[in-house]
Amino acid sequence: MPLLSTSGANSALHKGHAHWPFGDWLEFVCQHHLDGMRLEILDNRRERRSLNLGSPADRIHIVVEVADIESARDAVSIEAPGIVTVSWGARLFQLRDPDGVAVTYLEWLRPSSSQWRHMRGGIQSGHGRGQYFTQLDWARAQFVEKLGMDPFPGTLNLMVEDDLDSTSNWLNLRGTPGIRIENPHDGPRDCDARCYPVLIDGRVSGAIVLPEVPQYPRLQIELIAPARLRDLLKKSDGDFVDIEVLDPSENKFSKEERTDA
Ligand SMILES: Cc1cc2nc3c(=O)[nH]c(=O)nc-3n(C[C@H](O)[C@H](O)[C@H](O)COP(=O)(O)O)c2cc1C
Ligand SMILES: Nc1ccn([C@@H]2O[C@H](COP(=O)(O)OP(=O)(O)O)[C@@H](O)[C@H]2O)c(=O)n1
Repeated sequence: MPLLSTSGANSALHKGHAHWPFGDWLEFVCQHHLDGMRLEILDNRRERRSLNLGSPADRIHIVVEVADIESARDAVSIEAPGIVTVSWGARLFQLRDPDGVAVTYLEWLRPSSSQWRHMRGGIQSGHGRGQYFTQLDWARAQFVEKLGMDPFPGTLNLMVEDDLDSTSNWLNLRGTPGIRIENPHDGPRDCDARCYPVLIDGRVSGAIVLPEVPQYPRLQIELIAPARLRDLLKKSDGDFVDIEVLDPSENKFSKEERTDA
């Protein structure tokens, strides 16, 4: 039974569609239940730096993130190679689907309890759109209500591409639900956002805001805070900022610190 079928419906625990960037639909049917499975289809043309995927999958490579790599391998219905541990914090095995496209099953290694919380990124200027979106009534009201923060207009943009731990911690975190900021409009360019409370440079409370924009730069992090971070941290483009991700319950904007008072 082929792992991925692009035609015919099989009875399966899991069935879904991914929009294949070439106009038709890829139907994937999973013969097994993988709790925590997420299917990410990377298009190398969109990567900031092309990934060296080897041939023939030099354009599309399917990565399936799973919660338990052993059970994923046991459940795969075609011959699968052994599991390897890679230096950037994951265990994986790779095979090729019937069309020859590389498919990687990957389980992120849960680093020690606190290590996954830390990441650092380099400050970059953006297009000046953060000011507009952070000041929209619906966004601001939810920042105040759900984060206890009335943010300074705008977002401080960071890129976490310079160290592997930060990159993998961010890619892990951004897949989690976070605190939702819901856009009441549903136009073609309207989207929601997810927030993650953080401590910035060990001393400033703020939050990561992740707009659910298609093709959003995978390694970009946007920070909001009650004050202008560039002044508070005395930092500018190219400087690095350390981030510690907090549990939502640890959100530092407790009643007495709320910035909307
Ligand atoms: C709270 C918030 C809501 C956003 N909502 C949308 C949206 O509905 N549609 C959209 O295209 N981009 C949205 N964005 C993303 C912005 O368009 C932009 O990609 C991002 O903030 C980076 O802008 P910058 O480069 O100017 O910093 C939102 C951003 C924030 C912070
Ligand atoms: N809490 C914040 C929010 C924005 N900013 C900065 O304020 C300016 C306006 O934010 P913006 O999101 O519109 O700008 P860009 O991130 O697009 O450059 C930028 O220089 C941000 O880096 C800040 O220093 N601290």
